[in-house]
Amino acid sequence: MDADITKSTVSGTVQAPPSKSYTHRAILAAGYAGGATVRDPLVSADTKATMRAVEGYGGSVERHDDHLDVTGFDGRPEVPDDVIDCANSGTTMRLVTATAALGDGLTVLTGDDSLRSRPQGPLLDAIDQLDGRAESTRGNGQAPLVVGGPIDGGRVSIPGDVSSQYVTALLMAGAVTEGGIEIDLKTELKSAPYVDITIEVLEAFGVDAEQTADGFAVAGGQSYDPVDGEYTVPGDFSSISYLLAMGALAAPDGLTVTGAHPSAQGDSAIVDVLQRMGADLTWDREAGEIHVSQSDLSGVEVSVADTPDLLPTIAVLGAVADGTTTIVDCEHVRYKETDRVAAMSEALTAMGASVEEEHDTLTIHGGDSDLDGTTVDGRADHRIIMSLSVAGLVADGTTTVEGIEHVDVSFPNFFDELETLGAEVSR
Ligand SMILES: O=C(O)C1=C[C@@H](OP(=O)(O)O)[C@@H](O)[C@H](O)C1
Ligand SMILES: C=C(OP(=O)(O)O)C(=O)O
Repeated sequence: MDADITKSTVSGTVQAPPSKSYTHRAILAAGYAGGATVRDPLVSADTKATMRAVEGYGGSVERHDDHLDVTGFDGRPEVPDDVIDCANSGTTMRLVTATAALGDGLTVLTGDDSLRSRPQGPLLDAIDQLDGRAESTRGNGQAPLVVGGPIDGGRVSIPGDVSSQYVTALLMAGAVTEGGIEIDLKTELKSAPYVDITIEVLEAFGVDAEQTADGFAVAGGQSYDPVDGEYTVPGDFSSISYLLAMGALAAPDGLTVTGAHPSAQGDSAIVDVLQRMGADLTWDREAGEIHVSQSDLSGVEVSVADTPDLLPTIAVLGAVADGTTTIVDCEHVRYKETDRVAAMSEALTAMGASVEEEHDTLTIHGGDSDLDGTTVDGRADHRIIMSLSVAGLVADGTTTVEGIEHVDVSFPNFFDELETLGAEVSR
C-alpha cells in the first residue's frame, strides 16, 4: 500500500506508542520466568514474533486490551514443534536464538527476506564457544539457523560493533544457565544503551547482570521473578522521534507528545539533537510530556553510535535545516531491515536534497532549496517509511511513500495518528 502525503501542518496531542525494545524483553523475560503480566505492551508485527517464540518454547501469551498474560517455560525451553518464524524482527531472532541454545534438542529459526540477510555470525560463534550447536544453513552467518544445546555457561569473546542484541541475548539466556556467561567484547560496543535497557528489565525481573572491564557478565542459576508478577512498558523514543520531527518541521501551533517518561532509551537523545538544532522544545520529564513547535533549524554534527534508529529521522531534519548536518558513526545502521544509510541518501536525493554518503558518515547539506514531493521507496522498512512521511509534510506538492503497511513492525497506527493530527494523507 502507498500513502500520498501533501504538504500540510499538524497540531494537537499524541500519545507515544509503547517501547518495542522493552516489550520484546518483557515478553521473553516473562517466558524465562514462570510467567508474568506485561502491562501497556506494544502489540506489533515484531513483538508478535517474540510472543510466537515464547509459545514455541512451551509458554503461552494471552492478549488483553492493555496487557499480556504470559505463562513462562521457567528457564527450560522445550524443543519447538515447528520452526520459529521471527518475520522481520532482528531483536526476536537474536534474543530467541540464545534461548534455543538452552534447549535439549534442535531449534530452527528463520525470518523474512530482510531478516535472512542480516548478520547472525557473532552470536552463532558465541554459542559454539559455549559448546552449543549453532549453524547457518547456508553457511553464510545468516538465517535460517539451526541451534541446540543445552549450554551450561562459560566465557565468550565477540565483536561489539555489529549488534548489541548479541549481548542482550546472551545475558538473558545466561542467567538461567548453570555457570552464567561472561562476554568479552573484542571491539567497541555500538548501540550500548540497548544493553542498559536489558539490564534494567532484568533487574525488574530480579536478575543481576553487570558491566565488567572487558564487557558484560551474568551469573548463572538465577530465577526470573518480577516484582508483583508484573512489568509495565514505557513509551518508545524511536517512535517519538517521528512525532517530534513533525512538530519541529510542521506544527506552527505546536504539538504535544505524552507518554514520554525518562528511561534507559538512548533514543531520548532526539530531544537534545532537536534542541541543538534550535527547535522550540520543552520536556516535562515528570509528566512525561514533550511540547515542540515549528522552528527554524540549523545543521549539527551527531554521532549515532549509541542511537542507530535515529538516523532516518535526523537525516530528514538535516535536509530541512539550514547548513550542514553530519551524521557520524553510522556503519552499523547499514545492518538493519535495509541499509538505512543508503536508503536515506537515495530517497532524500530524489526529493532534491544534497546528500553525500560515505561508509560511516552521512552528510546532508540542507536548506538550499525546498524538498520536492516525489515517489519514494519505503524499502519495506518501518523507519524509512515513517521518516520519509515526515519529509512529505514539508516537501512541495505530494510525496508518495511506497509500502506503508510495514509501519506495523513498530508503530501500527502511525498513519492514523498523522491524519488525526491534521496531515493531508491519502492511502
Ligand atoms: O535491542 C534492541 O531492542 C535493539 C537494538 C538496536 O539494534 P543493534 O544492537 O543491532 O544496533 C536497535 O537498532 C534495534 O532497533 C532494537
Ligand atoms: C532495527 C530495528 O529492529 P530489529 O533489529 O529488531 O529488526 C528497528 O526497529 O529499527
